[in-house]
Amino acid sequence: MGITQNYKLNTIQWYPGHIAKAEKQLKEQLKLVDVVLEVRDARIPVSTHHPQLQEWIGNKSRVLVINRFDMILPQTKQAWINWFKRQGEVPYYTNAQHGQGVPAVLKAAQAEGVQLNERRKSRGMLPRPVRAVVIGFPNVGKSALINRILGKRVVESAARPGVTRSLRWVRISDELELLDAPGVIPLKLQNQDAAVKLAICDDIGDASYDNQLVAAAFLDIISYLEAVAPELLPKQALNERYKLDPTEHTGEGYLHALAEHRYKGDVERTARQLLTDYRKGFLGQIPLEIPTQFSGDE
Ligand SMILES: Nc1nc2c(ncn2[C@@H]2O[C@H](COP(=O)(O)OP(=O)(O)OP(=O)(O)O)[C@@H](O)[C@H]2O)c(=O)[nH]1
Repeated sequence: MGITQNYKLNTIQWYPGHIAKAEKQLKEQLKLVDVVLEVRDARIPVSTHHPQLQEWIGNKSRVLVINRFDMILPQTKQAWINWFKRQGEVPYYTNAQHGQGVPAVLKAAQAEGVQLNERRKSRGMLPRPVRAVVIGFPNVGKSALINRILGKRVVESAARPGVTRSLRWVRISDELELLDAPGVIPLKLQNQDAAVKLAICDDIGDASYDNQLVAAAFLDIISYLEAVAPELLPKQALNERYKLDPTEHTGEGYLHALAEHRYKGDVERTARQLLTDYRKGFLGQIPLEIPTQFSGDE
């Protein structure tokens, strides 16, 4: 169960109109493709998965992309790879900013085309490139991944019957076509524990939330993970950065102590700074989820 549960963060609010629109758009994009590249955030690979996604995808193929692997330690990445393997999943880890891992994602997507064309051939149809779309929560790196996949290719637009004019196909190779716009997954509403982690990572789009509660939850998550899996976090990350030891403090207590220590007692400013520092990677490679927290791995 989540460490952030105590926070009763009903302060995180979404705009229902936006969610309905995002869901409709996503479903339209999914209708057009054979393969879905689902992008998640390596710091929160479970919370950046939407529980309804499988239902939306149906029997199309899915390639699981875990982006931002540079933001966690190599041993944390390995622990997650082992966990995914036990769930029968093959994650492709990428750093979409620098392009690492992207060729393997392309290869996996193209491999799906081989099966597609075998099925087409058996029905007497001509082969065609496999059609793919990149989807994920806000800010997980979808556009960065698309740009990496496109490289220097000129964006071609293909007018196809039934295709919304704003959706363009880009031919990546003889085997693969990609929709040039990513599909944004609407946020899941019920799970506040996941919502807090999404807010910490800034993967929450235009939701509104209380920075101080989110920052305090972030600090509590760090101290929990340091207690249960110190090997998966950088040592003394907070003390290193702020020269203030978090031992003996609750998240909220540390936030206030840090405000006194560095920001003239301004707790709001401290909360924002902490979150910004984390998002920019200044606190080191800190995950917010580790495999042992999720069922079947105790
Ligand atoms: N450190 C790091 N940063 C990344 C990585 N991939 C993307 N980013 C950065 O994360 C930010 C968001 O990336 P985008 O590609 O815009 O994310 P998106 O999912 O398209 O975002 P939305 O358009 O908000 O849905 C950008 O500043 C990227 O440079 C990565 O692998 N590592």
